[in-house]
Amino acid sequence: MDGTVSARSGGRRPNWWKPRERPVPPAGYPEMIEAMRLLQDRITAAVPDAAMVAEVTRGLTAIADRLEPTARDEWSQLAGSLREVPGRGSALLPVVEILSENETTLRGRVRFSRFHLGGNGAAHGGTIPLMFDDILGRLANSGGRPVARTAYLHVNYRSITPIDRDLRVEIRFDREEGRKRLLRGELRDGDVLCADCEGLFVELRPGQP
Ligand SMILES: CCCCCCCCCCCC(=O)SCCNC(=O)CCNC(=O)[C@H](O)C(C)(C)COP(=O)(O)OP(=O)(O)OC[C@H]1O[C@@H](n2cnc3c(N)ncnc32)[C@H](O)[C@@H]1OP(=O)(O)O
Repeated sequence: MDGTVSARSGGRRPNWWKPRERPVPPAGYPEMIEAMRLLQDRITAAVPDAAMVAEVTRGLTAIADRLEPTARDEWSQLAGSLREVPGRGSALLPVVEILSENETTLRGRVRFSRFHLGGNGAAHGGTIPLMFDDILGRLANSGGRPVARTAYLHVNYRSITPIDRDLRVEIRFDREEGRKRLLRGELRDGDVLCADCEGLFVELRPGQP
């Protein structure tokens, strides 16, 4: 492998763990992702008639077709690469607005929405580890440390996590032992503990995918 990948190949560079320049988004890109999130929420909630289903399908397909020629490989894509943008420009992630961050602690505000609904007003149980994994990973990989991947993520669901409310999340870097980094996190609705977690991140060896 020579380290190059073709557009949209999804291939891996052998040196992907080395620092690289982040792509710069065009004006309005975060707003486009925000519009995508709104669409996800509206589609989740919608009960359209057949005519509207057909119209929406045509519209969405037209947009998808317009975007297709602009596709790049993962090393150049913008979605998920925008560290300074809440949710990193990824419509997959529940948006954590970071309120404070240093090398040992991260505090943020998160709001799960209709798209993340599991049932009866509560966030889907899979979206909570998704949110934790991303911000634990962010803190685990802070401070110029070499890249680490999640080895395990243990989540305790202590109480339901309501959608459409601002919740608080707090992550702590617990300890570092050689290549291992242990972090803990909590998600709260006011005084109510919704979920907590422990995650182990293991630093990759050079060349490790
Ligand atoms: C742009 C803005 C970005 C902003 C930042 C965005 C961050 C996003 C973060 C997302 C992070 C992810 O989701 S990453 C995707 C999900 N994770 C993965 O796909 C990882 C798949 N697994 C692996 O690649 C591998 O298993 C590794 C790298 C985790 C570990 O393998 P390894 O490198 O061979 O390490 P190994 O020698 O086995 O283990 C090293 C030490 O860790 C311990 N260890 C390893 N795994 C475990 C385990 N599950 N439970 C307990 N302990 C474990 C071993 O006992 C050993 O301890 P000792 O004997 O030394 O004491």
